[in-house]
Amino acid sequence: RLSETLAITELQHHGRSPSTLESVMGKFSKRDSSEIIQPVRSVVPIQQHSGFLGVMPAYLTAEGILCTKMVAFYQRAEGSSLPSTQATVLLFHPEHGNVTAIMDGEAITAKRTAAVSAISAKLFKPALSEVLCILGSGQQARSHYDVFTKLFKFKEVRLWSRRKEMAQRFVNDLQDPVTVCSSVKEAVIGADVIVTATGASQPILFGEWVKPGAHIAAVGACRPDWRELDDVLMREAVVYVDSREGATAESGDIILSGAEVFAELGEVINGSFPAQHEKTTVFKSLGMGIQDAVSAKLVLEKWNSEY
Ligand SMILES: NC(=O)c1ccc[n+]([C@@H]2O[C@H](COP(=O)([O-])OP(=O)(O)OC[C@H]3O[C@@H](n4cnc5c(N)ncnc54)[C@H](O)[C@@H]3O)[C@@H](O)[C@H]2O)c1
Ligand SMILES: O=C(O)[C@@H]1CCCCN1
Repeated sequence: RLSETLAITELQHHGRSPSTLESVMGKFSKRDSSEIIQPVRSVVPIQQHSGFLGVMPAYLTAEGILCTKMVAFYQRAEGSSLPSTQATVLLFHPEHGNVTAIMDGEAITAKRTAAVSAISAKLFKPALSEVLCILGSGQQARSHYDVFTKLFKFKEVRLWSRRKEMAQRFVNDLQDPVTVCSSVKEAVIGADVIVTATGASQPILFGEWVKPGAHIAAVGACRPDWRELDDVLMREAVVYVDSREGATAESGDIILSGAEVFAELGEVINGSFPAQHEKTTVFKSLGMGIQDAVSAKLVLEKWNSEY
């Protein structure tokens, strides 16, 4: 089992400058199958237990990475000792097809998702961004807190969680001050950057509360019938996604609101679509196999260089 520290250090570092994550997302958006092959994830819903199993293969030719992640996401009761997201990443030798590494995917999933959201914030947040708000207090909330406060300077950080004591517990582990809010409305009013990282399946964030020009990195609601954001926000904001095909297949916020997707993050990285940071922007993240692939390769390289 590879240590979480390896993933944290590498992915945070790579969130700072034009990164491997950024470059492969740019390549993905060119849809050149000689460069990248990454189908939409296959999902087996486990309705009976409020979960699903997803398989996320990717092949990156120039990077020499052949990879798949298998991820189970289960909606858990508050305080459950089991993580909601459990994952394993397999790396294969692209020439021979043999498995070269099997690694834990929980840390990779948490860190790469936050790193990608940080790229969205770098591109879309308002020029003057003083207040960060995080909704949720789980693994993704924590990885987003870590990366966002490391890469950007906020005057105030606010946190909301559906059970206030969970937010309090989150904050107690931190060195810097974070305001625990009693309601989503209280947390988001006036915020410049909002991260939604909850297991909600109904909207919790409403457009009427959002400051015009704010940037929302929306990480949860990854099933076609799950929501975190309401119709008003989805229709009024400029909506960016990680993958158009993924968003159209999996995002309840996009499918059910009928919102138009303006561009992929990769299309902005490539310069084919603008970053409209003066407008209210939503980055709807669903997660991509290529993100796991480059992250796993970083972890393996680090491991090989140290052991
Ligand atoms: N976009 C991506 O690439 C990506 C990757 C991994 C996880 N996710 C998604 O991120 C979300 C959070 O994942 P996590 O691993 O941090 O889970 P977690 O279980 O660690 O945390 C979930 C948080 O959501 C809160 N929550 C659960 N149900 C809620 C509800 N109905 N209303 C309000 N809050 C609720 C919990 O209180 C907790 O704070 C999930 O929706 C997961 O599917 C997205
Ligand atoms: O891209 C991922 O790894 C995640 C897993 C859980 C649900 C949403 N997407």
